[in-house]
Amino acid sequence: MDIIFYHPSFNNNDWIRALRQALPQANIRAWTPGDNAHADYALVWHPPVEMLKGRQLKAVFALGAGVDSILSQLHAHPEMLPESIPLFRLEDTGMGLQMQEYAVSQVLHWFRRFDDYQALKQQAKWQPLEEYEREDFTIGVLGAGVLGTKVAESLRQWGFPLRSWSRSRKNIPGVTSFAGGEELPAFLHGTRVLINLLPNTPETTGIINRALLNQLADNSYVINLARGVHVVEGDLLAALESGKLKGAMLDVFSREPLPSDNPLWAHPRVAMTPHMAATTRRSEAVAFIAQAIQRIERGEAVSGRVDRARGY
Ligand SMILES: NC(=O)C1=CN([C@@H]2O[C@H](COP(=O)(O)OP(=O)(O)OC[C@H]3O[C@@H](n4cnc5c(N)ncnc54)[C@H](O)[C@@H]3O)[C@@H](O)[C@H]2O)C=CC1
Ligand SMILES: O=C(O)C(=O)CO
Repeated sequence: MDIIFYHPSFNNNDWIRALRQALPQANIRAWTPGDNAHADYALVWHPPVEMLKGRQLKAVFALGAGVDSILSQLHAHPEMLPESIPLFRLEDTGMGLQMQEYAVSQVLHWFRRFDDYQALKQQAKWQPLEEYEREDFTIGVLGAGVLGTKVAESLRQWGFPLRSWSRSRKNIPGVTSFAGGEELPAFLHGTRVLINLLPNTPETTGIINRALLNQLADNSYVINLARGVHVVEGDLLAALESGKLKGAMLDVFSREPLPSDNPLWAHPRVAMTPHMAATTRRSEAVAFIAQAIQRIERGEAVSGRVDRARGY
């Protein structure tokens, strides 16, 4: 079995060593331009078109959870990967825990008013503030998939009212499920902290816009952990100015790195991280991919297949 590997920034040697340990029967190599030799499987992130084009692969594995970039590449170059070749993505592989850490720490930061205390500290003011009530701190998770479910579950132990929004109804204990466009207004009504973990698809691009933000509770908060294009930045800034939003924590941006003249940098109530909410963890990802390849070789079903028509 031949496997080719391409990632623009990972350390190839470390990955190939780990893959060889997990799949000792396979010939695994880093793909370089001009390599047209046989391959059964390709493991990729932002692959050049020529790497995949014309190959008779058994499957392609994306080395991340979100497949919007490879799907937009496929849209522009359908010859790169025929629909008959399955494309898989990473499911959790350590990203769930990282998303939990991120979301829980930020929700607690706002709930305990550390943002307000930081502002008071800058004015050298000693001033205990009124405490927030848990029941006024409803948390809504947009996207109740692998990562959204993990995040909702981690917030349960803190006693906040929890709800999720997804395409189909979910059954996550302690989390009220809202499904489909017709239930989005009910999901937003009363939501105080909105956490976005939707995939980027034609249906979800720009979803966090003025109309959506206006339906949240006053003095609410947004955490964007998914993709920058989900948020209409001008509408977010306007909602911060109007008082509809009290704060935003953003990990992803429509342009990355975020240009230095973007007003989000200077906004006192916007906190940011450079797309690091959850990174691909080598050992978990290699274990996931190795198990999936073994299952494919045995003719068994494998989860994580991307539905190219649906866009995720
Ligand atoms: N900031 C970061 O470091 C990272 C960001 N991500 C982002 O997180 C996203 C989510 O990842 P997973 O949870 O693994 O995806 P997933 O595919 O397991 O979950 C997607 C969820 O969104 C819902 N959804 C999709 N389209 C919808 C629509 N039109 N209406 C209502 N609900 C809809 C689905 O029903 C599902 O519940 C990824 O696509 C990626 O963009 C992932 C990893 C790291
Ligand atoms: O896996 C993903 O989709 C990512 O965004 C990794 O940062």
